[in-house]
Amino acid sequence: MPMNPDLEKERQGGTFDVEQLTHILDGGRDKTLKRHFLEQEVLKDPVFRGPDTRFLSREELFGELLRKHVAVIKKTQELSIDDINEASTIYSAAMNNNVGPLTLHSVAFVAPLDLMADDEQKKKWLIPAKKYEIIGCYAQTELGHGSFIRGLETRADYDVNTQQFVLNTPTETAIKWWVGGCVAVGDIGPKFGFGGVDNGYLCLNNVRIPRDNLLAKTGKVLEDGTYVKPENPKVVYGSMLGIRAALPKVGAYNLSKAVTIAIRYSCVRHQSEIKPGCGEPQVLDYQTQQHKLFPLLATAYAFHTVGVWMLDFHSTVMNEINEGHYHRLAEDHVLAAGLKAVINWKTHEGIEICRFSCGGHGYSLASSLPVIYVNHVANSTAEGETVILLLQTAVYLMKCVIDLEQGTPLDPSVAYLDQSFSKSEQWCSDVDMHSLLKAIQFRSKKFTEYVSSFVKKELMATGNQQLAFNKHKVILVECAKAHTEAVIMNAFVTKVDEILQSNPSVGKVLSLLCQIYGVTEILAHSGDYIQYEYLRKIDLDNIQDQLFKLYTYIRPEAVLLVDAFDFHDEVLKSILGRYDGQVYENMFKWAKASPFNKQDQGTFRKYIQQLKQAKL
Ligand SMILES: CCCCC/C=C\C/C=C\C/C=C\CCC(=O)SCCNC(=O)CCNC(=O)[C@H](O)C(C)(C)COP(=O)(O)OP(=O)(O)OC[C@H]1O[C@@H](n2cnc3c(N)ncnc32)[C@H](O)[C@@H]1OP(=O)(O)O
Ligand SMILES: Cc1cc2nc3c(=O)[nH]c(=O)nc-3n(C[C@H](O)[C@H](O)[C@H](O)COP(=O)(O)OP(=O)(O)OC[C@H]3O[C@@H](n4cnc5c(N)ncnc54)[C@H](O)[C@@H]3O)c2cc1C
Repeated sequence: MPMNPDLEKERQGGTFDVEQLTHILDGGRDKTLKRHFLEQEVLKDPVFRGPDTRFLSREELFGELLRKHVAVIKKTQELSIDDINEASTIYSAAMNNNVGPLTLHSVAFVAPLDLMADDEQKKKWLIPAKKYEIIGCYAQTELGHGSFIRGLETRADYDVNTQQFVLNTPTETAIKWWVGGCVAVGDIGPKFGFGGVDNGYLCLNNVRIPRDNLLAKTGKVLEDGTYVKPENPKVVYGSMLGIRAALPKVGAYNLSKAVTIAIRYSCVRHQSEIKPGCGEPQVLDYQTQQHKLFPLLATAYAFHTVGVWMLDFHSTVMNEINEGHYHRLAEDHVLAAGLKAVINWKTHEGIEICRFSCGGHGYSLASSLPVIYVNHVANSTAEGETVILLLQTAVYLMKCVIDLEQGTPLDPSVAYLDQSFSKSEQWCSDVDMHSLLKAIQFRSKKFTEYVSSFVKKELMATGNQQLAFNKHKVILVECAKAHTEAVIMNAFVTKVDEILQSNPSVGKVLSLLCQIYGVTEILAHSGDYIQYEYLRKIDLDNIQDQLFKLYTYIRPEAVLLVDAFDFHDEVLKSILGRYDGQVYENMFKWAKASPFNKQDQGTFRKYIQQLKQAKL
């Protein structure tokens, strides 16, 4: 199909090599080539062809995705793939923006076995689980409790005579609920999204399991029922840590899809007039459209950068823990908690903005933006609800203030809290990314001190830390967000500095995005900078001007920057986001293919006939 002339023109501009940026995003040219190879292995294989999942009922969708997920597993094994990113490439190429039915088996059943089973148990369960000879799920949440793990009601009573645990869900609120991939007892019914996953319920009534079913790498129960605690009790939380550490990159992936669709479509869509009689401009030429999408484009790059960094950090900490060193578990936990919470929340807001920016067609499943949204938005609740996780980060920051007072060295990711920040010189409208990072770190430091003063005062008054925290949860959550933004901006600036050395033209355009991210973050909290007397009104006016100027620099690069995400049309599965920009013709073709247009709507005639006969 010929290229839409608008997109053709957009691709003639630009100041950087798109392919080189794709290689950077993939982690090197070889990884790009391998990703292309794996995508083609899926896209050319007829087993992965099937009905358009956007037209399917819940039951049909589950069946089709299970069929495809099994094919993904076979293809992954056939190609001897064991790298998580390469396995994700095969999965994403097949799932059409859905979450596959066996996802929880991999991320929430196999992972904990790997983390907490002893060698014997690994032989017995991990090996067959990895071969899908046993299919598992993660049944932690109950009808009555999900966030408050210590409130869970399920019982496991040890029967010393039979060396067994007797499992019971003694109350209705104890019923295991939301259990992804739980095919034993029942499905919890239709959901907002996640139609590919059978989230189940599980009632336990005197279910007996052998003593050695308790994963024993960390804690264990001896024959006489004595519980031997793990060296570090918090390691039992590790299975949740793994998914949380991975979810920032999942957020970046989903936001990158949404901005690709919205920016390509915004170049194809012409609407209204700027100068009467001069034709309808591309909607991406409107400053308001740029203001919707360019901060999100910058955010997608920022989230990808910090998502890769978080995964690396987490795997380093897991290796240290495997060798018995737990000193970075707390930092890993609060970084994963904060980044998972902030990134997935801002991502689902961003996907909605991308949908809105596509007007009515964004509301059509032809765009796939609704599909990407309803499947992504679960990530702000699942694996730790947003506020819950931010409070974890906030409590850690309160401890950092105490550590600072006591002269205890801080973890690297919070070292800036120990830095002194002088008030900024007057800002013009070309503030560099390092100055923006300093400002964001300054705000987080001041906010942490401010919140800590309230919590301390409350603690003095009540002597109860939980009460003190509970009274100030709103500002504790904001404090955790401010810190997490400092972590994100630091990772982005660090990566861009590195790329400026290795590939100046790519680095330059990314530095513009980094400035957009930083200026947007500062303007979103401008009151704090005035209140802390770090910035003046003139500074804020100048960086507002800077933001609009940055949009003019990014406008000719925008399509190339989303092309660099390198989503194959069949992976993006969006008519608005097609690489060739041939939207209208394919929208019409897609609509005509809808089963709704195929079935003779006998029901319509039947009931309208009744209406006519009723002679109202
Ligand atoms: C790999 C690829 C991924 C791709 C995924 C794609 C699709 C799938 C998408 C989404 C996932 C799908 C399904 C999700 C499955 C689930 O949802 S499983 C259930 C998840 N449930 C939760 O996350 C529960 C959230 N609640 C909690 O974690 C805890 O209740 C709490 C809020 C942390 C409170 O803990 P509690 O023990 O009650 O008290 P306290 O806060 O005091 O914590 C005690 C100490 O333990 C430390 N800690 C807490 N959590 C962790 C952890 N995870 N790791 C390490 N350490 C932890 C905490 O900091 C305290 O330490 P102190 O030093 O004592 O302060
Ligand atoms: C798509 C999806 C898949 C899932 N898959 C699984 C799975 O496979 N296995 C599994 O075990 N679970 C699963 N879950 C459950 C998920 O882990 C829980 O929904 C999540 O942990 C939130 O707990 P909750 O639902 O009890 O919400 P609640 O904790 O009841 O939250 C409700 C509200 O109360 C607030 N709140 C709660 N506690 C506090 C507090 N201490 N301070 C301030 N505010 C508070 C929250 O911020 C929130 O606004 C899944 C959920 C979803 C949506």
